[in-house]
Amino acid sequence: MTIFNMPATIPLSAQAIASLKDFEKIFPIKKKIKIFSGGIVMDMMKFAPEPFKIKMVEPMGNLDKEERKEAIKTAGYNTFLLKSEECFIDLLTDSGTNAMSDRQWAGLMLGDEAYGGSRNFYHLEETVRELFGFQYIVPTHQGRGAENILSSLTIKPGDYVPGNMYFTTTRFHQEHNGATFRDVVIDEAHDPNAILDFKGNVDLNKFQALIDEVGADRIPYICLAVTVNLAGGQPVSMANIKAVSEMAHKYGIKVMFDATRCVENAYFIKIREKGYEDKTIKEIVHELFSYGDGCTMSGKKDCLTNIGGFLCMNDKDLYIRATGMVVQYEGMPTYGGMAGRDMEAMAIGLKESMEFNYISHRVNQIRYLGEKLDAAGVPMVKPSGGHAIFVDARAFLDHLDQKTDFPAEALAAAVYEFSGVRTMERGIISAGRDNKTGENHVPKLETIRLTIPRRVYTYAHLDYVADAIIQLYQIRHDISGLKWVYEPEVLRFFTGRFEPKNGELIKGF
Ligand SMILES: Cc1ncc(COP(=O)(O)O)c(C=O)c1O
Ligand SMILES: N[C@@H](Cc1ccc(O)cc1)C(=O)O
Repeated sequence: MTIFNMPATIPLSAQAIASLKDFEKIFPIKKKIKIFSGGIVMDMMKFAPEPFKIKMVEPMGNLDKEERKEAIKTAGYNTFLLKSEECFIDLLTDSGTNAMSDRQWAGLMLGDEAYGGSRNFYHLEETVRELFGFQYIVPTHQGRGAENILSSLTIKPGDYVPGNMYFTTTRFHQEHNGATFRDVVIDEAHDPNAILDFKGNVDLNKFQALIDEVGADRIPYICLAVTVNLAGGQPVSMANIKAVSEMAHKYGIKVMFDATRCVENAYFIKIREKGYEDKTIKEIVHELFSYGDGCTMSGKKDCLTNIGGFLCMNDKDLYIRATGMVVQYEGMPTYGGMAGRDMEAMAIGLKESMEFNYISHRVNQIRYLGEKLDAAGVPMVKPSGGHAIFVDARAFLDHLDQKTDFPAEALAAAVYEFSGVRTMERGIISAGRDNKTGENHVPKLETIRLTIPRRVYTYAHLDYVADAIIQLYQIRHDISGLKWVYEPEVLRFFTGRFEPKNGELIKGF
């Protein structure tokens, strides 16, 4: 199908075609695209505009260069410790940073703040049952509240929990309860340059090898993340989910999803996996979860809210034990740390997230930024994922050593100092230390994450971000490595402090 006047030699990705087809179904506008030879390919492609209008605005920080230098120094060169008002464009995370819709804000007014039996809980429960298909839902204050309950109730010391790459808080709770995490993601997930449609897939041989090595009775569940955050927001295919489920269930191992970005995963299945092109996002999400036994959910991402989470399961006994724990750590089983109004906003947000226009625009914003950076030669994890662009800090700062200079931590600080854009380190500092040997984990991926909040920034903001990174790339060898000033014992990336090894973070800036 010809979407608009464009020579056949310019390849359009499946994502671009899906988003444009959908847009043109509604608005039959054919845009004539100018082709510049040797220009940036990205500029020749059309992206569907934002499927929302802006009703309320929030000013952004606008510190000058000297103020930014002072701010990042005060923050110990850790972008987590900057004040929000010190940031121009804040791409630290897509967690809790979503813009809610007018429907969600209206929903807040329907908050039933009863201590027990809030009607908003029943609305949320009904919504999650309808969309995810799980029988029981336990609300929590955010995702790690659900991880805490699941890990405490199912893990015995000496157990193993396989997963398609680690996530910081998830692994923390597994280890805290005595388990060893085992990475069973395909090897390509650790290679920034391996281009695969489903780079978050589980390697079934690795999963089988773990079962053979330790025995199925020491594996309470496999944690299956959809999408895989630290691999770059990479999706898992439905075929792989099905195969994992069959293997796990054959051995009596439960499949517990990390459902945090399941809608983004469903979008990739729709546009990349044969047989799913005509299914709705809702149908795909439902099918995906039908292969599992439950999930943990950080509601601060795909639920389009600012706080909240939940734990789901089909096993009644596990549910009863989870309600026993939720009252100890979160609150009554009908609010679990969330206000009634937040549960209402979450139920509405979850339904909105299933709309193709929304999710298509969301994921295409990531692609837009990725293609701009890629066209300028900035090294990054490819293909671009569902929530963020991960710049390959090891290749960007090839004069720095991963183990002694912390290139990703340094690059995140430098991007801020240079442009006011806040990003996040995702490398050796995030990976932490082995909880038994005390040695540093040394991840293959040493990246900074440019995480795009949902419905918050426009394409013009992303242009600024791309220009900033591209210009910084020209002077990359002026960026100094960092050294520790304070290293916290657990989850050290959140509050650790550093200083530049050469005195100045960006020489002469
Ligand atoms: C994949 C994934 N799992 C779990 C969590 C934990 O969720 P929360 O931040 O809501 O505690 C997060 C974010 O922190 C995440 O990205
Ligand atoms: N889950 C959120 C918040 C978070 C960030 C870093 C972490 O390691 C843990 C949690 C995110 O991925 O952005």
